[in-house]
Amino acid sequence: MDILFLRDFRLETIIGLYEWERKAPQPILIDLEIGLYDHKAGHSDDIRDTIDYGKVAERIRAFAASQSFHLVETLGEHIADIVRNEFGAPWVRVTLRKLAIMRGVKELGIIIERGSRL
Ligand SMILES: Nc1nc2c(c(=O)[nH]1)N=C([C@H](O)[C@@H](O)CO)CN2
Repeated sequence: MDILFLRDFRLETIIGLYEWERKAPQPILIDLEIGLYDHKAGHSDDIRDTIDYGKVAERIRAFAASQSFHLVETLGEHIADIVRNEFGAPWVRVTLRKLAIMRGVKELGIIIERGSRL
């Protein structure tokens, strides 16, 4: 299976359990891996035969800016749903990282994998 990826995709969203976290958006880093059904675009050179990662990034950025969640699990699940349901990916892995939010921890977050690898 071919996999499109975005690394260190930075967005801003309100996320967290605590009052101090919910006052303003905080930066989140996302690594997104998007499985493709086939490799047609590699032969056709046509964007209509694949998933446009620019459109995926735009959609996720807009979604995150318009929502607020308590848990990284919930944001990750929604992102996986968007990639699979709106862009038709058979498989997705979302790695979501909060930065310097806990003393002594550089990054923390979640890795969510949904769907099947072909
Ligand atoms: N499993 C989780 N545990 C925690 C989360 C989370 O999203 N999922 N979030 C927090 C706080 O918001 C944290 O980011 C700040 O200390 C704590 N535990």
